[in-house]
Amino acid sequence: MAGDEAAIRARFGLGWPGFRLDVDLALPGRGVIALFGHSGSGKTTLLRCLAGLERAADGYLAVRGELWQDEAQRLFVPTHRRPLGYVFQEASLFAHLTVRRNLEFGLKRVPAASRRIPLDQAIALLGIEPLLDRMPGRLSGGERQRVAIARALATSPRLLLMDEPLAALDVKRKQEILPYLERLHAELDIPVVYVSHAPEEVARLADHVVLLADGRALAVGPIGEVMARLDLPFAHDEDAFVVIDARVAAHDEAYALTRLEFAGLPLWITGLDMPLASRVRARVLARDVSLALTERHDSSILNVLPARVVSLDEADPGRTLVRLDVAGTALLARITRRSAAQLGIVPGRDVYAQVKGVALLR
Ligand SMILES: Nc1ncnc2c1ncn2[C@@H]1O[C@H](COP(=O)(O)OP(=O)(O)OP(=O)(O)O)[C@@H](O)[C@H]1O
Repeated sequence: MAGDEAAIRARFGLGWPGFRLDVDLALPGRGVIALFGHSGSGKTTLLRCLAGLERAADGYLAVRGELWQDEAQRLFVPTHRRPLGYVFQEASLFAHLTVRRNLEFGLKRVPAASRRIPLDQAIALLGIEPLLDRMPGRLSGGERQRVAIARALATSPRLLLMDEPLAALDVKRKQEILPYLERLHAELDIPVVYVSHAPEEVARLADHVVLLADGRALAVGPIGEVMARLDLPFAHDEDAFVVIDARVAAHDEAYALTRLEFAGLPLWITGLDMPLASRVRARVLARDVSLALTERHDSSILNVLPARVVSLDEADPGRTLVRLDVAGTALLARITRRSAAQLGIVPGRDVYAQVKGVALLR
């Protein structure tokens, strides 16, 4: 991705006693990039470097062809001159201004010529029309956060930074706001760097993941890849899963099923009320995948996919975690160690993955 005008290049090294951030990242210039990692791993520090709120002595940052920092030539665009939106855990709205005035206030520093996202569009995207005349004190936490996101968007940022925007909300409010975030993703061409430590959120929203540990990027890559890496903690979670991006290929009305398709393969799921060709993201849990050596059709399992064993992890004495390649898409299977031995599961072996459950993420 180096040299790619459409990408984000970020290199920062800075720290204080007890912590050092040291990253050199090549990221896609579109979609949602999740910064994931334990508390104290450096997520907020990295976000602040991207925003120009921290200045790394040897830092470099180019966002889709625009240079925001290059210390080699002593270039550093200050935060207020960077076209970026920053959404925090708690929305900071002016309490004495209505929602509408808050939105207009946010626009003040943006010259009319650089407003690519009309205020009306931002309002519509976040569904906040009914709130425009309210005072912030009369909004729920989720509503406030939607206003804060609309305010950030209306400034037409070239980069949107979100620091755990849902962390302060309860589960119900989170569920309410996620569809709006998904809409941003589908309808706007702005890269979003999204800090989270909730795997479900990351799985729903992210296209790309940066896993941080002790200030370093332990893994960087497309979500489907990173979640399935056996050398990373995700795959070892009790609820480990992979995400599969697919499209709606057909509906079987008689049996109330929908056939999704990914990499030319079918994936049946409980009937969806979605038009053909819609893009969806599905989740398959490692524990819902079993393996067979032949393509059996004498079981109740609907989804049987040809797969190749890529690698195994036997850290757990009773169970084997198997990473599979299904026509270029990664899948995880968790089976007993005894089954793995009896079936002769070794890297390179062709098998059939029996998928017991597929859930829709978005
Ligand atoms: N300005 C600062 N001065 C000194 N130490 C700091 C400063 N900012 C952050 N730290 C420390 O640096 C480390 C990384 O902090 P950071 O906020 O980036 O982590 P994080 O991954 O965002 O954590 P969390 O998920 O808890 O928000 C932590 O140990 C934190 O206490």
